[in-house]
Amino acid sequence: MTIEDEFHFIDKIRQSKNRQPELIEGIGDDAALYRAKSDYLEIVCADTMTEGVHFLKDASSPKDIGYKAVAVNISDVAAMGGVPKYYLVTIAVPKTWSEEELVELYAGMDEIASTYKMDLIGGDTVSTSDKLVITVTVIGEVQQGKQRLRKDARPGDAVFVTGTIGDSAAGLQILLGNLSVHEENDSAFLVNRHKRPVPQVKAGQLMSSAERISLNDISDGLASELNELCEASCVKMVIEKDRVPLSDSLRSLHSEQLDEWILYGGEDFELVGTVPPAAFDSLQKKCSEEGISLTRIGHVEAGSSEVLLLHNGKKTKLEKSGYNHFK
Ligand SMILES: Nc1ncnc2c1ncn2[C@@H]1O[C@H](COP(=O)(O)OP(=O)(O)OP(=O)(O)O)[C@@H](O)[C@H]1O
Ligand SMILES: Cc1ncc(C[n+]2csc(CCOP(=O)(O)O)c2C)c(N)n1
Ligand SMILES: [Mg+2]
Ligand SMILES: [Mg+2]
Ligand SMILES: [Mg+2]
Repeated sequence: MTIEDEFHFIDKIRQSKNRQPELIEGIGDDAALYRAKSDYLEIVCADTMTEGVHFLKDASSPKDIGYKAVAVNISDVAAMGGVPKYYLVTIAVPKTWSEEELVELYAGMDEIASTYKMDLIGGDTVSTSDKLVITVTVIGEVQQGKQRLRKDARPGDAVFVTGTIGDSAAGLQILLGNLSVHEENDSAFLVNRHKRPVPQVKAGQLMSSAERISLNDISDGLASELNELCEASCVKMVIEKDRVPLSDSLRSLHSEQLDEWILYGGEDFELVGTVPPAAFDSLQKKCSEEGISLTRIGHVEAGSSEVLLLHNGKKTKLEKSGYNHFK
């Protein structure tokens, strides 16, 4: 049975104690109030997850779904160079979800929120006829002047990514039953990369050390996000395919679909960006000291907005295809 009484439900999921000192009113009034800091810019973003499109109820636990709904939004705050502080949750609940499952969904959200000392400060609860829809809004902040935008790539810059790419897409294929992986450890690693992406908040903050960086997070796929950087900055990029970092688990699959997963798979929630070449080594060192791998995968050139993929001495255009809801 779904929620019996929405006010009783809200009481069940509200935090007992606030974590952010600037929060004045959280859940309970008509809207939340918090004090904004001077010298900081507020960051606001929202992403939605829909049952059947972003997750399957029988393939992910409510806790994992909740975790990911917040993680993907924190990833956007990280891609601005900021830190997350608050979140709001709007759920449209069908009869197929029990109150216990919803409480678990919120437990997954609180699990990642507590890592970043974020407070749940509001939202909305409605019913719907068919599939669960969850929209999370995250509010964060970045010191004025330290914001990292898509439009700041310049010719000569090095193009980089954090972590490894393509794991999440392979993990999804395992979950969907389209891929069987012999080694249990590899399978578990890839599925975990899909279900529990780690937003790169620390890496995003380290990016503030360079004088200029362009930055984006990888939700729709590397090809799509690189094209977005080029469009926003009016530049061209050359990406060396063999330099794109892969995990041992992904490489061990020797799959024909590897390129598809790496370039167009998406939901990596790693950061991709550009930095003046002279600043790359020191940025890479700073990341490495924090256990974050930063890999140079190409460079920026002057020219009309496009991404070229260099492989075996040949350059081909890397189209902006990837996950698209309406294609
Ligand atoms: N329905 C909408 N109404 C108003 N603005 C929107 C809407 N959808 C997206 N946007 C805005 O468009 C821009 C790009 O959004 P998009 O969702 O593509 O980025 P993203 O969240 O980084 O990617 P992803 O959704 O794949 O994680 C953002 O500024 C976003 O706020
Ligand atoms: C069951 C199931 N089928 C397919 C996918 C893949 N998928 C869904 S949305 C998306 C891009 C990011 O979304 P958005 O642009 O909405 O943020 C991707 C790669 C999935 N996760 N689960
Ligand atoms: Mg979005
Ligand atoms: Mg994004
Ligand atoms: Mg997003």
